[in-house]
Amino acid sequence: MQQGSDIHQRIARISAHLNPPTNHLQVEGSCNIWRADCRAKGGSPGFKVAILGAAGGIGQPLAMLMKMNPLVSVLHLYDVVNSPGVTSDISHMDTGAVVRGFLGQQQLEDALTGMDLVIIPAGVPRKPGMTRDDLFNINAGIVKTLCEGIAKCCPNAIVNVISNPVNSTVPIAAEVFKKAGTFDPKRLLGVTMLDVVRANTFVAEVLGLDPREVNVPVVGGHAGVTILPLLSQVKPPCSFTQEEIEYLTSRIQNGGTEVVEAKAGAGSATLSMAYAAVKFADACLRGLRGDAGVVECAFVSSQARLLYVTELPFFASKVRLGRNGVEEIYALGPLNSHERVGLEKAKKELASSIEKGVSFVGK
Ligand SMILES: NC(=O)c1ccc[n+]([C@@H]2O[C@H](COP(=O)([O-])OP(=O)(O)OC[C@H]3O[C@@H](n4cnc5c(N)ncnc54)[C@H](O)[C@@H]3O)[C@@H](O)[C@H]2O)c1
Ligand SMILES: O=C(O)C[C@H](O)C(=O)O
Repeated sequence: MQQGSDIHQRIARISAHLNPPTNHLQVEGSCNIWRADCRAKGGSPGFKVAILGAAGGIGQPLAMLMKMNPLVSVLHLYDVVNSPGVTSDISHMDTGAVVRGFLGQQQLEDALTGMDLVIIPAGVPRKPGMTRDDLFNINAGIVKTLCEGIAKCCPNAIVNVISNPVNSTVPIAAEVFKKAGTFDPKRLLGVTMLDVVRANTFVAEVLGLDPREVNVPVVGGHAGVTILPLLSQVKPPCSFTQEEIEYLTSRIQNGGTEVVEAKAGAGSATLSMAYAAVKFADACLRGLRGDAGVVECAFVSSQARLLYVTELPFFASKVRLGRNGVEEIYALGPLNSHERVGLEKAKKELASSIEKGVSFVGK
């Protein structure tokens, strides 16, 4: 008898959640709803994370991997299409995070309110023959609108920008936040982790090592010659022939194009990108939690820590992540002559990509 009334109470609670009194679409499996209810009472530790563009090629595996991350307690999945299906699917995974879906511009604010970390993979990908800059006309407007929402609803969130061209979309985000009076250079990070992931893989292949043991700093930006692997600073320490340096530099700089061509019109890197994005997001969350010694490469504002690695306002370099986002930017360290030449080429292209992003918002 007692057991029967418990079940009825549980069903009543579940159906109350299935018809939520809010105006936003809450796409959750019934078990998750019940667990969400318990969580509200018990209080589960963890961070609130939103993915904007969650139904896309990167967004879906990224959402799946973030649902598996024990540091995440709430996962908001926002897109302009298909987010209900992705949310329903992912919400059945028996991991801790509670998943909620949000569909369309009118639900952007609900998706963002209260978030600790916002990851942005929204926007169109390249097709063969295109540069990342060819995506500017469409993706600039998408990133601008999403960042306006962030400035309004979660101005203190850490923001991870994946949408290309990163060398311009990060400056766009910064300008939007400046206009709104919410810009904190420590909290805005362009995701260049895929370049590091590729560099680790390709260098490990050449050295005959396990890629998990290899760490290659990749600095500059995220497009062509702006992707500058520092092969003289590889860990564990090693040396390369000139031929290996040229092969590795070219393969790392063209890794994205290699995938775009192999996919032959069906998009760009999605699975390795989702892996890299989760690796980076996890580092940001460990930093927020207060872990010591969290160091990754990212494309950040040079104002983030009063250290101008170069004279440019944005640059990718090794950064230490902490409770406030970017706690420290590391200097480039000693470069060899090949890297010094590469740095000059990278800076030239970066300067114009950054300026293009800044002036887009100024218009
Ligand atoms: N930083 C990197 O290293 C890196 C790596 C790979 C891809 N990318 C970039 O990531 C972006 C996404 O790539 P993808 O393969 O996932 O593309 P995709 O087309 O598969 O997915 C993009 C998603 O964004 C959504 N979207 C479009 N406009 C939106 C808006 N206004 N608000 C919210 N969502 C919106 C789409 O509906 C779609 O679901 C591209 O710009 C691509 O170039 C960056
Ligand atoms: O190459 C692309 O267009 C996508 C991404 O920037 C990548 O490096 O894979």
